[in-house]
Amino acid sequence: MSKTVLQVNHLKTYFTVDKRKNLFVRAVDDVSFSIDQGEIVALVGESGSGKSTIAYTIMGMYETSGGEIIFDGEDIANKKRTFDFKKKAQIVFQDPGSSLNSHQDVKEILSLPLKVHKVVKPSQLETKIIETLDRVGLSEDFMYKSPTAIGGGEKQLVSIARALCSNPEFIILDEPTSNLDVSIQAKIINMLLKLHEEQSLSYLFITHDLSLVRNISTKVIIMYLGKICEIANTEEFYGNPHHPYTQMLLSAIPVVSEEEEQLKPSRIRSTGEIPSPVNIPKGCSFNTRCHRAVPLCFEEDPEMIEVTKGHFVRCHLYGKCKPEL
Ligand SMILES: Nc1ncnc2c1ncn2[C@@H]1O[C@H](COP(=O)(O)OP(=O)(O)OP(=O)(O)O)[C@@H](O)[C@H]1O
Repeated sequence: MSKTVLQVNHLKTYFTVDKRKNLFVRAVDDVSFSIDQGEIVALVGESGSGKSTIAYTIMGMYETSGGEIIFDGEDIANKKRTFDFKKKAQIVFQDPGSSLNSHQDVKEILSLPLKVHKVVKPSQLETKIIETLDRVGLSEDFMYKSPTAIGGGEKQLVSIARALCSNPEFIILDEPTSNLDVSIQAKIINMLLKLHEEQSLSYLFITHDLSLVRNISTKVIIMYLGKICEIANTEEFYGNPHHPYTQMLLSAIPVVSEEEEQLKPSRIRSTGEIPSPVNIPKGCSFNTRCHRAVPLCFEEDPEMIEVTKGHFVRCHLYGKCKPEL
């Protein structure tokens, strides 16, 4: 059995909007999932659903408001991230432009993590930088270039090279290709898959793109307004989507093959408005848009239920309001 790299239990990250009025954005609200070694877990949801907040909370950039983050067997929630964690866990951001220091060249950018984590002897630094650039498909000519002098795709490759420098076991990829041209996106995705294969890396891959997720992930997590609606392994997820929100998202994605078309739920129109994250409705937070809502959905927040092994859904239709067979 594979080792569990990350286990998130009942994680909450709230942002204060108005302390006196007790107003919060519940950006992440009671979220639980795990990532095993070698898994690519896709975290999917519309803008504002809490995906990046989960990522930043795991990395220790945001404080948790509750719950556990167990990394390598230890609860690190609200603890200062250790040197060991920073070596083993890395993040690649959506916008490589702002995450790379424009006053440094690529050699300096990659030298820092190699020196901090004492990955190689100083005499081997340059060789290691060339080798790392090569792993992401960049030539050694890039060493003396500034991030301002290279294209968006190349900047993202440098960001990935920087993340690889400490020999991590887990990488969060926060929409790593969403700002890039389609041709470059494919190149970067293929390179990430090759690295994953070679080193048994574990990825938390944040994206909006359900077509991409189908081809790359081992497990899918669907978020809506700070909560998880559904978790399943990828084959089960696409073959047997349960949550009305998942069905709505899947019914809208373009497909290329007849086989995929047959598996896709018939088109479900998105109705209603996404509620304000400060004023989430009573009951299930998806009730304002759900085409299958029943009265209980406006009264009670559903619990997460394991419908079949490893397939979890948070919807009354699979729990208290399950139709009799
Ligand atoms: N630092 C912050 N302070 C206050 N509210 C925040 C902060 N960061 C995020 N939020 C709010 O938390 C909610 C979740 O935001 P988050 O960025 O995690 O969503 P997301 O799913 O990653 O969206 P996107 O796909 O657009 O990146 C949103 O309502 C957002 O406005």
